[in-house]
Amino acid sequence: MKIFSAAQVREADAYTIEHLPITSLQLMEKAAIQCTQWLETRYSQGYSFHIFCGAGNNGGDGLAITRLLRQLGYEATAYLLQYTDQFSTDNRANQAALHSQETAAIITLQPGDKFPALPEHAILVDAIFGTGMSRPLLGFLAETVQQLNALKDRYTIVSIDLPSGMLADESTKDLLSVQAHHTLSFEVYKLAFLLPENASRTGEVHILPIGLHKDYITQTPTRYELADTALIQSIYKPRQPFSHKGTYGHVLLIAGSYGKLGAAVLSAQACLHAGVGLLTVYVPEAGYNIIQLAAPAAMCLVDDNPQQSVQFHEAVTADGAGKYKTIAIGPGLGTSGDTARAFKKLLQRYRSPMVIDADALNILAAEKQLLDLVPPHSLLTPHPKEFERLFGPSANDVERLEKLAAAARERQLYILLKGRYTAIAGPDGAVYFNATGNAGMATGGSGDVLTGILAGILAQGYAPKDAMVLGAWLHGLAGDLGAAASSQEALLASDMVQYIGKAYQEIAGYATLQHPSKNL
Ligand SMILES: NC(=O)C1=CN([C@@H]2O[C@H](COP(=O)(O)OP(=O)(O)OC[C@H]3O[C@@H](n4cnc5c(N)ncnc54)[C@H](O)[C@@H]3O)[C@@H](O)[C@H]2O)[C@@H](O)CC1
Ligand SMILES: [K+]
Repeated sequence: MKIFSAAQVREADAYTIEHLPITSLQLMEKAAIQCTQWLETRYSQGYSFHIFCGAGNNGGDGLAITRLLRQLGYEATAYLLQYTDQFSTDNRANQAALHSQETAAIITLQPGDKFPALPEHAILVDAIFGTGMSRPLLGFLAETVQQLNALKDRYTIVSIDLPSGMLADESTKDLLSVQAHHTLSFEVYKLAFLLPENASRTGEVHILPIGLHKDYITQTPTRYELADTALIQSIYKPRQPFSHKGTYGHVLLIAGSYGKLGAAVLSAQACLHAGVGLLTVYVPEAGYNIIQLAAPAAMCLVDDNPQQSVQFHEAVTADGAGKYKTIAIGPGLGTSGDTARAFKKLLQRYRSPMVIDADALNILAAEKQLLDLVPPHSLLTPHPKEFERLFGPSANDVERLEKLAAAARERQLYILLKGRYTAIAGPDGAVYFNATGNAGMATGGSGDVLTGILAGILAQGYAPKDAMVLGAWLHGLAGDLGAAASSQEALLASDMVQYIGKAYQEIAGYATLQHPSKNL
């Protein structure tokens, strides 16, 4: 699912009006009908709706919603904010339509007016600004939004298209905006909905179709895309009947140190469940029994050092050629000087794409010139702090995404930035977001599972970008299925491993399980 900028959304509206037998006012009506239906299914007749409307088309939506709700028998009042007398054409048309229905339905709010008194079962609808928002909210507008936000613990706030004050595709981190419980947005996700900095502003996002022209949507290139089931199913390759274990690659996983061998176990198990042909796990001596018992399907190579691996480069021949289709390095590895030196030697020998995570990323961050040795098209999986250590700080989430795309392009790497909506960038600069996963996955070992999955998928012959997108989806879906079976609180990284199989079933379309990711 493509993510359009505010300018592209406006173009999509204009293209639709030009190429389909629909006027701008009719498109607004469709948007309002969708919102009204959503409100109607959610709230019974006992509720009254208080709809705060701006002077543009977002306000026009609000006025139309007021009229439609009243037609359904709800109590609904539009508060038209008088910060300007420049109303858009469709806004005026909807004022007239509402006036002709029943004049008392519109109340004008002027600067200095008292905020309306609200009954107990009130729903506040924010239709002040949408994609036309172009500058910070000031004066009367800022006061109105502050008053709405002050009521958010008592009343539900539903924003139309965007919480007013929020920009669709730029950071509004330090600016005032409505803090909605629900955002009803049209046709496509906006970048702003995927940014952690907006977590308290959008609430739950619901995308409602309004029939924008398919040609515009399919033909217009975008910088950002949200992975959906169609994309995942186009990436996924079922196993071939005449294949053998050699078909699915051999991974060398270098992970674990004394006290952190669980990381190696989780990664190894995830790699095996992800479908790798063969797995060799390289651990310090202390890990031998642990790996052999916890992952009997894997082979084990042991470092002479009892506690930390320091010679793993020797597992690869001096020219880097050999049996390993890919190497995954980092979970629980440790960052001692000897480990860092072995990592440098490994990078000098092995030139195929690797999966680099956790302590291996920390070693790169501490010795940045090592980044130049990372094989092109390798997969790096930092969380925001690791990303910052590697590529520097960012003033806001949008700047961080731009840094992510630039780093991937300049260094010819695939970088996966972990988060609620994990962002994945490749050398072409495009950014994919992953929507599967839940807060239960914010638990120790979750990242180790992802590393194992990514290595297991990459070794099977998927292109690095496909491995990243599929791997992130699979990891999140396994977490969602695990949480559905118990709870987010109780979810452990080992549960994610156990649900990789079911997640594959869903992707392959075998399962009958219902899951929210199906709606994407
Ligand atoms: N045909 C269409 O174009 C459709 C538009 N729709 C709605 O229309 C919205 C976009 O409408 P508009 O382009 O009229 O824009 P808005 O209604 O978001 O904003 C109206 C105008 O307010 C002014 N403004 C922006 N920020 C301001 C600020 N901080 N203080 C004071 N004034 C400010 C700008 O001049 C802006 O154009 C969408 O978000 C959506 O809700 C929907 O009805 C679907 C169809
Ligand atoms: K709004």
